[in-house]
Amino acid sequence: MVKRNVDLRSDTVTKPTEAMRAAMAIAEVDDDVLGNDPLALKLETEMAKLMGKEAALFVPSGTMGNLISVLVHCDIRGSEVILGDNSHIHVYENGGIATIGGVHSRTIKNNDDGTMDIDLIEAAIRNPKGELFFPTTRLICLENTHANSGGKCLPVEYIDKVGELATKHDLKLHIDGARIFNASIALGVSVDRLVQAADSVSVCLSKGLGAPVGSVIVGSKSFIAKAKRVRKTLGGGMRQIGILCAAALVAIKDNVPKLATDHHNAKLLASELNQINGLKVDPESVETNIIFLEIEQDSKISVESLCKNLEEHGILLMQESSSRIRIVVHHQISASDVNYTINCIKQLVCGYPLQNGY
Ligand SMILES: Cc1ncc(COP(=O)(O)O)c(C=O)c1O
Ligand SMILES: C[C@@H](O)[C@H](N)C(=O)O
Repeated sequence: MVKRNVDLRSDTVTKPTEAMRAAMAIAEVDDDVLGNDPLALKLETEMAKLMGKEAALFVPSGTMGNLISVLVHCDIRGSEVILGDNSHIHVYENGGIATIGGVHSRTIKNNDDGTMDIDLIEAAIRNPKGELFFPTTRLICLENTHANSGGKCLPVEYIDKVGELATKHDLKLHIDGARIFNASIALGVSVDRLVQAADSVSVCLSKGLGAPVGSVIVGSKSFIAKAKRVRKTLGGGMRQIGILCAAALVAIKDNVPKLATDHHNAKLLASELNQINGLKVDPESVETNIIFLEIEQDSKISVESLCKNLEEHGILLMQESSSRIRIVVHHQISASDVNYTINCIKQLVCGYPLQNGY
């Protein structure tokens, strides 16, 4: 019997708010491929200014934003990109940079905090003297926050150091900033300062910001001009996108201020769950809106049965492995939803049937 709907699978699951729907309904639109959609231009201008870059481009997804960025930076055959072995680009984007872009990946181990050791990055840069044997390194990719590390924030000092290394070796730096606003709020660093060293950033509108669709890539005017062409090649040029950009403009205005609450709710959830025997989560490791919950071997309940039982009570989680569950908090998860989730998990893990009224 489903009691309520608490969707903690991802921050991609949010539904458009009434304010977004109202803005979409009255959105002024035109053909964006022909460069005339007024709200697309307004969103791109606003995002470029927010991120401290010359220009911006709306794209249908974060995956396409990363793919376009890598393809623009690595537009010469035989290019190589240095990226994390646990990065979204490497793990969850179907190897698109290789299958579509012909770009070779050189992975470096991601540390638990989402960074890659800078000395290992520098050691991985191909020496041009070896050109007879080696691909040519042209790009370094970072991810902030780092999703598979549990939403960890890469400090601005680290990003600046990687930027200096890229400049030293005449490379470009791309940031997968799907959750860059989460990092900005958690670190207390303005988003434009956080990405200052980057040549390009892909920013998801459809994650913590809560827009229904889309991402924006930002960079130099020259980069964005090339990106626009690659977007069209990939079929990402769309027509009356003002309907989508209207929602995104509302999302930026209304939801960036809510990210701190998402982080607070995630930390509260993590600290309460950590007190339940059979569960393990480090509340100190929760920096933003993502929690990785481990079910201990001697627990009375398995990951599968916990997720299934919770689903029957309207609580949706993402099973990551036989012992790990991912929980992602977003602006449509209330404090009451957090308490409901804690009570349901507590009852189930401690082996009690759920009481009515939870
Ligand atoms: C870190 C990160 N980058 C990129 C993406 C891709 O975004 P999209 O799902 O819009 O393709 C995601 C998740 O969706 C993500 O978590
Ligand atoms: C699964 C992954 O692609 C997505 N970005 C998420 O975090 O939900």
